[in-house]
Amino acid sequence: MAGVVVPAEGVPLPKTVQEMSINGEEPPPQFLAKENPFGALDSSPTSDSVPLIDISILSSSDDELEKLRLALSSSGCFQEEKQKCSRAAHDVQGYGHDLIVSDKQVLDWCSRLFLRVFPENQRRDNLWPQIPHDFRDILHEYSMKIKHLMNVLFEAMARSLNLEEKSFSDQFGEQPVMQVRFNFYPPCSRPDMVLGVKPHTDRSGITVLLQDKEVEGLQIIKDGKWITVPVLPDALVVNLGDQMQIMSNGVLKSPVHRVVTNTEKLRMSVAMFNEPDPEKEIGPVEQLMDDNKPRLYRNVKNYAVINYECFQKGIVALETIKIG
Ligand SMILES: O=C(O)CCC(=O)C(=O)O
Ligand SMILES: [Fe+2]
Repeated sequence: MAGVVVPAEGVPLPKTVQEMSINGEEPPPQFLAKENPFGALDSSPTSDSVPLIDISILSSSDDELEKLRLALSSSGCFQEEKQKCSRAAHDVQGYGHDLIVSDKQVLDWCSRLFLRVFPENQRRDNLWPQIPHDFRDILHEYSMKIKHLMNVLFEAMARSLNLEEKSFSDQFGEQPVMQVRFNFYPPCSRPDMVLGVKPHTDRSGITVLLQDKEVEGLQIIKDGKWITVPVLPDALVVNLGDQMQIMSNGVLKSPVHRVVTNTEKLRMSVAMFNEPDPEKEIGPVEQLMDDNKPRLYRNVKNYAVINYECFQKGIVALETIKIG
């Protein structure tokens, strides 16, 4: 079925992370992250170098546009109902934990509600919580606003690279997809060993994240080190995904990021991802390729499926569509 990722059969966990968190249990071995090359889990300073961009002046200020280009080309980073909405073993949408695709997989200390919001006729109403009663209206309104914001950003990104304004936005096609993920990270007794989300890049075009108002946890790799993205009241975190790295021929970067756990506080975040229409072929913008900067990626359709197949095999999706 076009545009739909069909997961392998998920093996259910004996307990949810909330249960283990409430009981103060030691995380089981499947949750223990291996040593990683970017330093120990508990040694990532909060950064004051994640740039803050004022979106309202992007169309009037060349300086702000330049700030946007610099930011995105360096680090790429600018936060009884559950049962009814729970994810079926073969499904990606709904409420649940990691889909388990291999017994070697390191699991995330996180439960999530994952929903498709656009196209509107593809919403799975039965998986949208009815409580709180205004959840649907608020999510709809928020999605419309974020969709608009994403468009503003795509056009600003194109202008910041001296491209025709629609160079990126047009690639998303007639029926672009938007999905939302509500992430819940309960306190964990072993933050030195267990991650809220393993290191990854987003497969999206762009991700807009509403971070927890108080609790830090998101980290990105900058200059070869993990740094913590600070909590800034009323700021959204804008994170480029792999598909913008492809369309920009590698000029804009899809940053590797992860979420760490803590022993004290629950953390929540809401991530909105947009993706091109799965029927639409995307590829590097012509003007970003020449003899000095040859094409880095082949054109692709339905990167979601490529990305999922790579995840199952434990390989990096972007690498598989690289040329040369
Ligand atoms: O919770 C966060 O801050 C980030 C979550 C994330 O990276 C994701 O959902 O892809
Ligand atoms: Fe992510």
